[in-house]
Amino acid sequence: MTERRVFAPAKVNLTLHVTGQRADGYHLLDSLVVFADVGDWLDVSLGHGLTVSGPMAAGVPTDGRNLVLKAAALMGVEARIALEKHLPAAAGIGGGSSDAAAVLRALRDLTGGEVPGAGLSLGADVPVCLAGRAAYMRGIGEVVEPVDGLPDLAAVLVNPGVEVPTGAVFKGLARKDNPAMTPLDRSDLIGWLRAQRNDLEGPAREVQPVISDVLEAIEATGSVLARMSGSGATCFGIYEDRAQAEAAAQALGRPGWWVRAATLR
Ligand SMILES: C[C@](O)(CO)[C@H](O)COP(=O)(O)OP(=O)(O)OC[C@H]1O[C@@H](n2ccc(N)nc2=O)[C@H](O)[C@@H]1O
Ligand SMILES: Nc1ncnc2c1ncn2[C@@H]1O[C@H](COP(=O)(O)OP(=O)(O)OP(=O)(O)O)[C@@H](O)[C@H]1O
Repeated sequence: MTERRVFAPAKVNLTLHVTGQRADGYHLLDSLVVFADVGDWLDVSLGHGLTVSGPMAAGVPTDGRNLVLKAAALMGVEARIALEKHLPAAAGIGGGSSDAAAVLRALRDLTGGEVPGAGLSLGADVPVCLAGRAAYMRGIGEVVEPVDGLPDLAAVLVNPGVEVPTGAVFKGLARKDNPAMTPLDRSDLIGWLRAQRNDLEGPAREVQPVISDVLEAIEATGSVLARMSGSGATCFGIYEDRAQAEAAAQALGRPGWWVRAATLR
């Protein structure tokens, strides 16, 4: 087999605490990250050329700006990639980062090569996406520590169709030195999550006020928790079970909104 078909799941920051800032401007993070059963699909082989198709392909670069080609360059090879986009871009769920990580995994497999620096040079979210499983993400994203024993979470993902540039949201942070997460309480995961934060939610709402509408709409469907992922604008709701998440996804349909029921793990 000289071709690999790989899945690039949406990344969800269940928590995202900003605890400091380095001299180079990058922020120190303390985040619990999980992955959804919703994502992009890629066919990867050694060769040349990129095609982008699928329901969310509009506006995604098909040249060297695409992170999947940057990922191949990082591995020191040329790749032939067919990318099927299902995730919105610049949405806080790591679409580009997860695509890049999927290519790194496929090329590692096809070439036997190592991934330099776990892909951090491609983006702060790439190392955790390369791990591809529930993990704490710390440092600026380079410290990834797998977390075992979390239950599957029934969820909806909701993006209101507006792009949010990550850099602008970090710039809007009033405080850089916020408290870290408290120790994970697996016996009361939802209660624990409610007591944690996404520190980027405030500045992201300033950039895109519609995020507040999304969170209110999710809360109105009876979610046990509603939060924003990453730097937004995608928000998630957690539900008692998958049937409730599916019903919520139905209820949350609005023109221009991207809504998916998902299992997070
Ligand atoms: C917000 C998160 O999605 C949380 O998972 C990530 O930290 C961002 O990951 P990403 O999109 O891969 O980010 P990058 O492409 O590396 O960085 C985009 C911009 O976000 C800011 N940035 C990013 C990561 C970080 N730890 N501190 C930062 O200040 C920088 O201004 C940077 O120029
Ligand atoms: N494979 C890709 N898929 C989507 N966008 C890409 C890709 N490669 C490069 N881009 C560019 O990167 C920009 C950011 O999109 P991307 O989906 O990577 O953000 P994101 O990772 O969701 O952001 P966040 O870090 O907040 O989760 C887009 O505006 C797009 O132009």
